[in-house]
Amino acid sequence: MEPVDILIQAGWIIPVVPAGELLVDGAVAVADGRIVALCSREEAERRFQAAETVSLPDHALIPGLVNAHTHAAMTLLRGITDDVPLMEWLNDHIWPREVRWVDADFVRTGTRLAVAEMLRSGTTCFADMYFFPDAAWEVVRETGIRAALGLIFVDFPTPWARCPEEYLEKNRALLQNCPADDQIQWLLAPHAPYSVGDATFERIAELADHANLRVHLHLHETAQEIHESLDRYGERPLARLDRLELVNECLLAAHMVHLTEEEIETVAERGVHVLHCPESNLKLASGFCPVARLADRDAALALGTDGAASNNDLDLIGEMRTAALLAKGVAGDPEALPAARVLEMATLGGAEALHFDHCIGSLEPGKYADIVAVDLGRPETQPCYDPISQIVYAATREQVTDVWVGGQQLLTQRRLTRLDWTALKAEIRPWEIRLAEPLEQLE
Ligand SMILES: CSC[C@H]1O[C@@H](n2cnc3c(O)ncnc32)[C@H](O)[C@@H]1O
Ligand SMILES: [Zn+2]
Repeated sequence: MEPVDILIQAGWIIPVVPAGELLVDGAVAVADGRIVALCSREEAERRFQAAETVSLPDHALIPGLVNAHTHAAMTLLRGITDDVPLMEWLNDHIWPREVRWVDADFVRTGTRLAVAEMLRSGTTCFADMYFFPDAAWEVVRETGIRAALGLIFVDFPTPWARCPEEYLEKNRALLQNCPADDQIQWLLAPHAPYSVGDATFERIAELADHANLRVHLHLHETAQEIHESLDRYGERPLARLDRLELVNECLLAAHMVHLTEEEIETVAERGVHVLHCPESNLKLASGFCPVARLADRDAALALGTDGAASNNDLDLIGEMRTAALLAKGVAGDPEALPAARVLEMATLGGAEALHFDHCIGSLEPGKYADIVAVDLGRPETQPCYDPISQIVYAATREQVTDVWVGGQQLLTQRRLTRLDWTALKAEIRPWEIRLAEPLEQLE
């Protein structure tokens, strides 16, 4: 018998590898944090001597979900301002508060809260874009989740840096002092075409080439962004980025709501990763990403929630349902974005975008054991003819019971194992009091 650390037996195993077949009544064997084998329960019992066996006959196992676009620490701003469009939300409500309150402690507490929420909804890896990425880095290490953290660039002063030179200096120092590994990757994160000028984008293109880094930004989010770019630069933001040599498979473009047919073709041909955030786009009434048309052209697609201040949750189980339903409504076609395609976007598609697909994104021997167990044995998801249909169209995040990252169990029967919720709640409370202060008093 082969010795392994854990044997997880489950009613269904959904590997999500392109040719991977659904296993009914199967098992995953894990050793040294990695998947050793996927097989039937009987074969696993014959082959493996496990230190720990977990039996989940009513559950489906899926790869850990990958949130491809968020601003983790913005959990502390959840619900602070709702029901306004993007630029009013940013200019009048979010940015004034960020300037006043965001510091390393804000980011530590907000990111801890985000990690708690993400693990409890099956997310095991996320792409972050926020100030003080060094503080997010600490929390990722402390909690055991995986992340691709953004090295921020904006052409105006913020609590993180005062001028373009300081952003560059801080980002270079982080790259040097905190080397990337299989738990944390770095991304270059210019905020958006309207907050970053050509000179900064030129530096970013150089750094991306030199340090082999990907570039994560907000792109074509609103009609206003396109109009302002035409007025200021005489070109649409995607064309401007193309002139700056950034439109390629290293570009991670969040939103991509407003796209011409020609732009859809360019994005697909060049391998740009589109980070689709349907709930944030709906809530800010930014428009509808043509995700079915992008999928028809085989564009690289991933799924994100955006921050908790515009979504207002970090729930990828719910986001998958919204993405699937919205795509059908927008395309006028019930065949648009089937459940299996959405699950692929939320797992392998995200891992590919974040440059983590060599080690996560699907359940395959050799990859890390980033595994999520979803309880389908509840009234809400019975009877179960098709577990993928149940997960995307019927289940809620409360049905995520157990989560492993690299073979470490970070959620056990919905209880967080490395985060102390009582202590975290106490840490959140002073922020809640400060942030509730009316804006007029900040001026
Ligand atoms: C430079 S750190 C990230 C920056 O982005 C802001 N933000 C949050 N959500 C959105 C969005 O949907 N579009 C544009 N900018 C967004 C956040 O408040 C930070 O300032
Ligand atoms: Zn965003």
